Amino acid sequence: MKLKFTKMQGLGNDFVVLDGINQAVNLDRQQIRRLADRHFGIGCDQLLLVEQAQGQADFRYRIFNADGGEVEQCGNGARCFVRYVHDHGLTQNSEIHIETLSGVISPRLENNGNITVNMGKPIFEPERIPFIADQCALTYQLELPDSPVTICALSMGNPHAVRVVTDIARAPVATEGALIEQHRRFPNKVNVGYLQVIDRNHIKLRVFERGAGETLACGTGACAAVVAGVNLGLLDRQVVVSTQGGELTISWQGHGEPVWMTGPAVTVFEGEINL
Ligand SMILES: N[C@@H](CCC[C@H](N)C(=O)O)C(=O)O
Repeated sequence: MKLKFTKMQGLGNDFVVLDGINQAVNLDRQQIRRLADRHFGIGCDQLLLVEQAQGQADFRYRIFNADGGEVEQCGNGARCFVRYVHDHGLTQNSEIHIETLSGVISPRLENNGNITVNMGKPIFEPERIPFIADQCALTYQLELPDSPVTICALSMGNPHAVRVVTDIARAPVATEGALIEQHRRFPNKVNVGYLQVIDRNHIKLRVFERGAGETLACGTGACAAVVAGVNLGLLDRQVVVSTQGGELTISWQGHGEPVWMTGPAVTVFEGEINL
C-alpha cells in the first residue's frame, strides 16, 4: 500500500498527517507505530487522520499516539489539522468545526497565519478524567515508590496530571513522568506536565506525553497547566507558555468557560511511503 503523507509540526510537536478523504487509509497499530518510528518510518509524536465528519461538523479528526493508541484530543495537532485542510484545498472557511473523540472543537485561522482553537471546557470530576479519587479536589497526593507527589488532575478531552516545580530544567520528566503516566489511579493512563511559574502571565512547561514520551510541546498540556495554575491562584487568565519548541498563548476565563489556545502550525515536507 502506498500512502501520501504530510509531515507537520506545531512548536516541534511533530505529526504525520494523512488525508483519509481522498485516499483509503486503514492502518493497524503496528503500521501506525512504523510510520511514527524515527528510524524505520517517517517519525512523529502523533499521526493525524483527516476524515469526513459523521455529524454536522466540517471534518472528523482522529489522533494516534506514536505507540499506535487512538486518543481523544491533541492541541498542537488541531492547529496543524486546520493548516492542512486549508493548504490542501479541503476547505476555504477560516473557522471550521471538527469532530474528535472528545467532542467538536472549533479552530480559526488568523490573518497572521497563527491558529486559535477553542479547546472546550476543562473537566475536573475525577470519574470523567478518569482518575480514581474519593472526591473532586484542587490537588491530590499521588503515591509513588519513593514518596508521594502533589498533582492537579483534569481533562482537556484527554487526561492530564500537572505538577508545579521550581526549576523546570531539573524536573524529573522522563523518570517520574513515566511512573505517573502508568499510575493505577489513571485507568486510561495520563499526560504529565511540569510547570514552572515565571510570573503571573508566563510559565515554562515540559510534558511527558502518554504514548509518546517527552515531546517538545503539548497543546492540551499547555491548556491543562494554565487551568491548574489559575485554580491554584498562581496565574492570571491569559498566559504565555514557553515550551522547548516555542510559545503558545493560552487564555481561560474560569470555571464553566472554554480554554483558548493560539499558536503556529507549519508544514515540513510532503511525500509518499510504502507500507
Ligand atoms: N501532543 C498533543 C497531545 C497528544 C495526545 C496525548 N499524548 C494523549 O495521549 O492524550 C497536544 O498537543 O495536545
